[in-house]
Amino acid sequence: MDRIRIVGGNELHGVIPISGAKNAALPLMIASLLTDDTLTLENVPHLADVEQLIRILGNHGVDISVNGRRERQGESYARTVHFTCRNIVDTTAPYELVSKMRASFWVIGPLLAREGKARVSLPGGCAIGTRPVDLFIEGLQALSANIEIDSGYVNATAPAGGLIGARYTFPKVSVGATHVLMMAATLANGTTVLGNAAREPEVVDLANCLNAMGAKITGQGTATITIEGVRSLSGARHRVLPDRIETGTYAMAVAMTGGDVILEDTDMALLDTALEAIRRAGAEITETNSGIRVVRNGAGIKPVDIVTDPFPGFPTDLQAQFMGLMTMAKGTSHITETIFENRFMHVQELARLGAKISLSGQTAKIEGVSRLKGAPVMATDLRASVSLVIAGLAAEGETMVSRVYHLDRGFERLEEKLTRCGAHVERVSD
Ligand SMILES: CC(=O)N[C@H]1[C@@H](OP(=O)(O)OP(=O)(O)OC[C@H]2O[C@@H](n3ccc(=O)[nH]c3=O)[C@H](O)[C@@H]2O)O[C@H](CO)[C@@H](O)[C@@H]1O
Ligand SMILES: C=C(OP(=O)(O)O)C(=O)O
Repeated sequence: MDRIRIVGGNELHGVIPISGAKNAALPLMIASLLTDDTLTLENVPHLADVEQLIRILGNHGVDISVNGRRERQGESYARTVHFTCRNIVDTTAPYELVSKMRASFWVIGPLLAREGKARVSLPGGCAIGTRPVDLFIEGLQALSANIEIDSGYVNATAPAGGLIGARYTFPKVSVGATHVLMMAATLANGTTVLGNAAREPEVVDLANCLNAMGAKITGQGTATITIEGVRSLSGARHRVLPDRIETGTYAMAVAMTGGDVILEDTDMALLDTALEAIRRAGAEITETNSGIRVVRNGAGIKPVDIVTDPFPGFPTDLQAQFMGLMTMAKGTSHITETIFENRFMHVQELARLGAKISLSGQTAKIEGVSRLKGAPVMATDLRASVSLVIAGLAAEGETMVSRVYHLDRGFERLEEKLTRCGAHVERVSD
């Protein structure tokens, strides 16, 4: 099993190309189930989750072709991928495929909308909380779907004439349930109004792509999304938006090690709150023609308190990385996690590097230390693993991160991107 070996202590200098967002690419790929035409997605990142979803979509009858020559984009290789689902050949998404990744459950929306039925295994994904699917079920029931749960599967059927538009207000903000209800409602009879919808940029990206396919969606990016059902959707060409979590992660890495890096092909507006927290920690962040410049020279890291929240709040997917940064702050900081009840598994691993962190309920208290020291650590989930990489970059000596398959779910060519900026990071295969 691969491990990542880091020898810490180097500043980062150079350019890091930011990939297309995993969390946008996944729902966009799933949207290809809604049409018998070709959906072409540009800037698709090469990640384990994308490959897994390709297998899942193939099982439903989606024909997928990747541009033979990868489009060269700065130092990265963004892929253009064509998805064509002439016919849905299977409306079951089996446990063996769905259990590996939470987002694969989302096929339930398009399958139900287009075929009138779906049998989808309850999902897996990062073990960061219980992650139920009650909001998906409640929302689809509001669109008149009939739903039963049996032997670990959700069996859903639409009424004879198809799903029926309705007004549904989420009792709590859910990115995935917003994606699914938006997709399902595009082909429903009548108008659907979703209240307390997620406002994440990836929701907006999906809505924009669906509109390019002929859907009638308004209000994306606000808490109220209105979807006027249409009879059918066509193909489209759409570019996956930049990965704001990858952007924030590398910005925090530079803030941690010191240095001067341009994050290319990304957009500050996608992560205002997180960038503001990094600025308060002492880094300079400015917009350039090609992306975002992050600089930290000399001055130490300042302690900053943060609370995770749905967009536009501080993203939970950057919480672990920010904690990595705060381990070396000059003072005490507090990080409160409000989205997932079990997203502090990186705490004990960061402690192995010498971090001083204590937990009280959903709040972590981090007492900054003047030095971290490399050690063997274990990745426990996707973002937790990259927080260990960030801490390892600033630690003295060698940090060996095991279970890097978590990292490969969401960070494209991480070793290469960091090495080009002067870090000592390599993949070791046993
Ligand atoms: C592939 C993808 O895009 N994953 C992201 C997505 O996950 P995901 O879409 O799974 O996250 P949600 O926004 O749905 O989850 C938010 C909270 O709502 C709860 N909930 C959700 C659905 C439901 O039916 N019932 C329920 O109680 C969850 O357990 C969690 O506590 O948004 C999260 C929150 O920004 C991110 O951390 C994930 O990286
Ligand atoms: C939690 C994440 O992914 P998933 O929802 O697929 O588990 C993530 O991207 O940080």
